[in-house]
Amino acid sequence: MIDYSLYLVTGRELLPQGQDYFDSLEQSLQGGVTVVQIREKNTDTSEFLDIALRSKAICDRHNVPMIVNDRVDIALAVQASGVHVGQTDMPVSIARKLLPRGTVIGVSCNNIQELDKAISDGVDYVGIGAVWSTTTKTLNKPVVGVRGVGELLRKLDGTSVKAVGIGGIKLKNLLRTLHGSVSTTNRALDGVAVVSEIVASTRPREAAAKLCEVLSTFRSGGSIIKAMRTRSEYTAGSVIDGVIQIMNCVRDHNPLVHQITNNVSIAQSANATIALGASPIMATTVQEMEDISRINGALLVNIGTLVPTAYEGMVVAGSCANAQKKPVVFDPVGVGASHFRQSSVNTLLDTWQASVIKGNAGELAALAGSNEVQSKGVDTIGSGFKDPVSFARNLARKERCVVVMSGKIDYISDGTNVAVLSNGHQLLGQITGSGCIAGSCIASHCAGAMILAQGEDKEGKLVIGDVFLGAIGGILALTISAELAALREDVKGPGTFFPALIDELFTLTPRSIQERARIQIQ
Ligand SMILES: Cc1ncc(COP(=O)(O)OP(=O)(O)O)c(N)n1
Ligand SMILES: Cc1nc(C(=O)O)sc1CCOP(=O)(O)O
Repeated sequence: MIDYSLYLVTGRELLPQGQDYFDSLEQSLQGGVTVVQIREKNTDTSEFLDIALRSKAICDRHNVPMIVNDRVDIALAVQASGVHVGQTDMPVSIARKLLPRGTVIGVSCNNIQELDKAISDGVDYVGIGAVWSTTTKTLNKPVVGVRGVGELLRKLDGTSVKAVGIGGIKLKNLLRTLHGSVSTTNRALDGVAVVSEIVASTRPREAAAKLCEVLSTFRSGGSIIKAMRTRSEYTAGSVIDGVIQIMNCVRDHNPLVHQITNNVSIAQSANATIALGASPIMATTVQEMEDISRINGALLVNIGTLVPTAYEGMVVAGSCANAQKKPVVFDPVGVGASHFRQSSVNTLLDTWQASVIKGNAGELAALAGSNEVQSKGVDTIGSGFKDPVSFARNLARKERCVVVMSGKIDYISDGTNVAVLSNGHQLLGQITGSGCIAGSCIASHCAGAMILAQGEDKEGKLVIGDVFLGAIGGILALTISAELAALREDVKGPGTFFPALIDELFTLTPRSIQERARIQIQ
């Protein structure tokens, strides 16, 4: 049985100057590579044979199986453990006839049709790619993306076919790749295949060892829960205590909350952030994203008025936040309204890992590809999902993050628990940008949650801090402040409600949260 965890595909043309190929292979195996594929695209048969024979001897010493790319004849000649064929190489049925019983056959797959065929051809494993873009090879098919890999993996349920992801997999995106590439039925990749991250390294042993470390953290605690959460279970009481702790932390530490948001509600969002005790920075230009990511406490991305320059900033800002395990709150405003928004949202979610996705029922239905709830522009039509609790929980599992479904009742899930919150006031729906303000409140509280978690173990985590509590805290702060504002005598309607709301956010007390929070954990 082959262990596909860390699958090295060789590429001699990528070796650093002065690095010997066989020495690099030896070091990679010492670092923990579990299977090797010899890939020679421009080598004569006799040289390929020689390289394969010598590589096989090295792999044998480490008891690691060796697979040959494309060439069934070479695989036969060196008694390789397997052969990997592409879509235009020798058909699986012929290779199977030529190779000794027990020889493994792997096939490259980029889409559902190729995967269906590979399964019916009886392959042992599939190489799904390209997961990310890569410079190692010119791609002639679209990048699959981590979420696309997750969808393909569902097809493997009930089969014994193994799967590895390939293409652009690096140390910096490995945890994201593993979490993102999980099907809704919880089928994960059996391993990752890499070329440049190991071969182009001057220290292949260390490169392989670091990849192994991430793989084993994912294996030992790779559930979405462990990747995000700091506590094992929640009650309404523990949530309220946690929310109050975060609220106080925001006020004490004044974290910078970077917001790339829409220009309808930019001032309202910034004012709400300040009222909570955080500090907004509304920068959109791509050139400053990296610098800001070093100092901010959380990032909010809101696509309400998506323009190309801000979009470029969103792509980079999210990746920088991920690299530092900082919370990323994503508000896919009106995602169902246009193909442009839909494809932008897909690209963003394939590029970085959101920590919290917030939307109304119509937006989240569009994101999940569900027809159960429709939307008109940025608003939901009708009364929402029949089973909102299950919907929020399943979407959180699929996207590997906390999901906030806003509405008269707010549903917040981390993929296991669902917090059902029934605070709020109708006046919130009568001012522009209340959804965007909710995003700012969530991001401010996630920044607070991250500060509280400083010093805790970051290993295997996609994000630092309890973003489930951060999301609940943001929603409770806004909805309870709205209730308090609406009670005031000076509030006569939407015009007077908004300044009162900002005042109530500013003066919100732990006691108001304790007394007013209407929360159930399911
Ligand atoms: C594990 C794995 N997956 C995919 C490929 C790509 O193979 P192929 O489509 O045959 O393309 P080339 O490698 O020949 O360029 C692979 N080699 N390994
Ligand atoms: C050999 C190969 N096949 C791919 C596919 O999509 O089928 S991508 C790829 C190259 C992967 O190299 P790197 O790890 O350096 O990105």
